[in-house]
Amino acid sequence: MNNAVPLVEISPWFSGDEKARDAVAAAVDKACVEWGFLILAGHNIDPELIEAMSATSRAFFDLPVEEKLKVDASGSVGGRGYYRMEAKSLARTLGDKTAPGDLRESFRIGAEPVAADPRTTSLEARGHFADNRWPELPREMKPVWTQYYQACDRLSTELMRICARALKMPDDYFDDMIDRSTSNLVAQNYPPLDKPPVPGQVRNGAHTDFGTLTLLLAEDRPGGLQLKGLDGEWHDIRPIPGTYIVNLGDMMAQWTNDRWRSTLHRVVNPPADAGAASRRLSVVFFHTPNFDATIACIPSCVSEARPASYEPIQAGEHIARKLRAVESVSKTS
Ligand SMILES: O=C(O)CCC(=O)C(=O)O
Ligand SMILES: [Fe+2]
Repeated sequence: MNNAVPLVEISPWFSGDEKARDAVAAAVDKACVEWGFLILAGHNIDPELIEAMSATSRAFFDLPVEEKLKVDASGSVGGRGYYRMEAKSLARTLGDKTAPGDLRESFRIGAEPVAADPRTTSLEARGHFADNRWPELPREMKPVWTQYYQACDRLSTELMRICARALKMPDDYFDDMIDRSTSNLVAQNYPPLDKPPVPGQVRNGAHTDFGTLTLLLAEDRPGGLQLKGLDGEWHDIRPIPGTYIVNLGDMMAQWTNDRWRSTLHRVVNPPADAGAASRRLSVVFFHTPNFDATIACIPSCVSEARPASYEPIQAGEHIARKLRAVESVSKTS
């Protein structure tokens, strides 16, 4: 089955040829206007690192729940660690206050403070830069996740330069707003269903992402990702080996004054009889700007005919609001 969303090959961007770069930027612009999603090919992340990331994540979720709960995220600064099954409900971020918990468990890390850098240790920075909670097992978890996080952060910086060009701004327009990014890396395990879902319960409730852009690796299994198109229909989006699914978050919609879309998406349940084959792992990098970056509609996206639809907001405050909503399941149960 072909995906409706376009595949964009970005390797020409790395060649440095200006015409080739313009063509990549134009393809990104089109995908972002029409879908807010694209399939990213020609990225420069090492396939072995990707494989190691998937393997350590799977091995972590295979541990007994008591072992995983040793790094329970409840109460952690910045939401670091393990979230048990049904601990989160993404549909709550869009105001559905009673949506049931999602049928997934997850493990999450974020940006850590750097002793020599006050921008990561100041009082204001503390909720955004926090020590990660590393499990003892699997032993490779910390080195592999740390390396993968850094690789995704570098790739995202380059993607933001492509975005800047696509938006007719200088390539380095976003650079000083993302040079201390507060991104998150999350692995999610969607086990086969062991009981019927309660009404309204899905693997991952309909939501938009919060940050700039998201780099998603996922297994192609029954019970997968769908996005809501401009036609109002839900479209399946199937992972293609060697590529990333990239989607824009709310901040990009705000920066671009809704030229680009932060598209609603969800992960649906597998058919009841899908059995073990429906286990699905996803690894998601949520690229997020510096917490003190101001998200204000960028000049090329504002005109007399199209005045700014958003008040400027600090990135950190925007994310904090969303996280309070998504974690409310853990607080009430
Ligand atoms: O697991 C997936 O395929 C998507 C997950 C997702 O959209 C999210 O966690 O924000
Ligand atoms: Fe998402």
